[in-house]
Amino acid sequence: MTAALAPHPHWSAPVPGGVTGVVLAGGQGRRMGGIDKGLQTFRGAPLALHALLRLQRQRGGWIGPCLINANRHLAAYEALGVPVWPDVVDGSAGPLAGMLTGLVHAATPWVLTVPCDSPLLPLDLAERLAQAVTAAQADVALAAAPQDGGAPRPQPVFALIGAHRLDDLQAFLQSGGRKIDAWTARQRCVVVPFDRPDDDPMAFANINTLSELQALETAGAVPSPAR
Ligand SMILES: Nc1nc2c(ncn2[C@@H]2O[C@H](COP(=O)(O)OP(=O)(O)OP(=O)(O)O)[C@@H](O)[C@H]2O)c(=O)[nH]1
Ligand SMILES: [Mg+2]
Repeated sequence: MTAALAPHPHWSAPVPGGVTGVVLAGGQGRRMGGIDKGLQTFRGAPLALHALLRLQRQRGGWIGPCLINANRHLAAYEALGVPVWPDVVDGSAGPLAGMLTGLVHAATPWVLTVPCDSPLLPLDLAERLAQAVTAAQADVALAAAPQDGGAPRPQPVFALIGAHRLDDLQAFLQSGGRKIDAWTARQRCVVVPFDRPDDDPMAFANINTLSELQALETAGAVPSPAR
């Protein structure tokens, strides 16, 4: 966290129902040969639908409206039942462009972004990130998850972001900024580890290749418990 920053004058704590869920599906899927990753099937449904349903089922009712950020096959994404918005900035500017798009189109004071390629994301994500930003009066909370049995590492596309940071993110992108870490370093940001003994070790499993999709399909034959 950037301790030197004072709480933002327009800061207010997130409340249940006051967080827009944003599925980030605007990437190019290069490691999948350029196909539209969010529309690939996992357990019989598109990856983006898994992410959307897990947002809508978040414990505590934190998530109100949801939207999808996508840049291709917009009609296919619209069929999943929520508004779909392409990037508000040109040039495949990366996940921050999707986050900005979510902030621009959300009507709530907070947004929670998740990637389209983590279909087992935790059902207490919103609750734990909301508790963390509230305790710290922070503007951003990021999830961190253990990787390969090691210490938790930030998973910065799982982000709870205050809408009052929209202008700052827009300016960062306009000045050529692309790295999430570089932007969050300028925010009051808390990192929330998901490494409790009862946390699902597969919750942040991320699919970038077709072989990873196949492997998770096989390994995940038993659905992770709904919490
Ligand atoms: N809106 C938007 N989202 C993006 C962009 N690039 C990546 N993302 C999203 O950021 C998240 C993490 O990106 P990756 O896992 O690298 O996905 P990707 O870019 O489709 O895949 P690769 O091209 O293989 O890296 C995913 O949810 C992507 O949809 C972009 O230019 N715009
Ligand atoms: Mg990925």
